[in-house]
Amino acid sequence: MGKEPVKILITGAAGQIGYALCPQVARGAMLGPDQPVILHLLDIEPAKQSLEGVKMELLDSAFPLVKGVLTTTDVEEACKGVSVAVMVGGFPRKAGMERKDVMSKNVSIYKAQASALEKHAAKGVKVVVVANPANTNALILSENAPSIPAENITALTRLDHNRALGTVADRLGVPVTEVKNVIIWGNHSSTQYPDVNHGTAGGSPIRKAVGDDSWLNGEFISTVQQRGAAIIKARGMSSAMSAASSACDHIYNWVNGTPADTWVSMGVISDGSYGAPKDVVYSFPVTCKDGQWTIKQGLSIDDFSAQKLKATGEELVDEKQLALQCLQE
Ligand SMILES: NC(=O)C1=CN([C@@H]2O[C@H](COP(=O)(O)OP(=O)(O)OC[C@H]3O[C@@H](n4cnc5c(N)ncnc54)[C@H](O)[C@@H]3O)[C@@H](O)[C@H]2O)C=CC1
Ligand SMILES: O=C([O-])CC(=O)C(=O)O
Repeated sequence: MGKEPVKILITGAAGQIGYALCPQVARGAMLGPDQPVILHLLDIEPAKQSLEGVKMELLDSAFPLVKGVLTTTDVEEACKGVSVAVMVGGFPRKAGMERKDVMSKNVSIYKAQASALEKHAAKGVKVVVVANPANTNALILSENAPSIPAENITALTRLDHNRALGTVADRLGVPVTEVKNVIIWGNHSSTQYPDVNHGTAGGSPIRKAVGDDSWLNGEFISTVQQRGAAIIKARGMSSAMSAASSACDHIYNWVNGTPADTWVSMGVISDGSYGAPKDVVYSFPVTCKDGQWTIKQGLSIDDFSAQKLKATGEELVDEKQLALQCLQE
């Protein structure tokens, strides 16, 4: 007998990322090629017509895995029975804006949507927040949905992880599948630390394969940190295709596990591992098994890395304060 369909919430579904994400989810990239899905697509009133257009296209694509499409502007209806929630809804950063500039607009949305999720989602719902500031939105969502375990509310840093893999593969001229175990530490922002010290390319340490520490400690890091801004500059819009694809990777590995000897990066509630501040959503290397993530422990951290881990942690603590202030105003 076939599997029961799983309900997936996509907020901001009429936006750029939503438009790129729907067909990927519908093709099985998020939950696997044999898992039927029912899509719950939420957007706001001004985007209603566009959301209907997305639904029409989903129907017209005749995706075999899609067993239903609900479109709504009612957050309570959207959250009913969902086992996966991909929170993309919000306002994107425009050219010249830092993530902090979008904070006040977006954190209040996450506070408001938390209670709907808590009330109506399926038990064990897995949540990934994509909308910026992703880590802090996830934290605010978690703090306002206390009955959802904090472990179930995560932020997307897989895009940064994939960017790091892609940048190393491009530099070496090898397929991206040859590169693994990079790490994104901290915030999905320009303070994030893309770390190659434990990664391999074609089975050799990345540092040895690349043979250029000054590139790895300089241009490589800033390229990954600034990639979002570079894409906004090039496209005039944020990185919709790669964000959608990475959101699928994030949920796929969380649900189906990570391959042997491989970790991925996820923004998760911090327990203070590696000296990160506690009680912020911080990106760590994680392995996943049986639908649970675990922070990879025991990796050595040199002084250069320790400073970077600290700086991005401090930014998250500041963002948390700022978010709480915004919510009080
Ligand atoms: N974590 C990551 O790796 C990345 C995050 N982003 C962020 O993702 C978010 C979405 O980006 P785009 O799709 O390019 O933006 P977009 O503006 O094209 O789409 C956002 C959608 O959210 C909707 N929306 C606004 N308020 C809402 C609410 N209260 N409930 C439901 N929907 C709501 C808007 O109507 C719009 O359709 C932005 O915050 C962007 O900065 C973008 C790229 C990567
Ligand atoms: O930079 C932005 O605002 C969009 C984003 O999060 C990314 O592409 O990483």
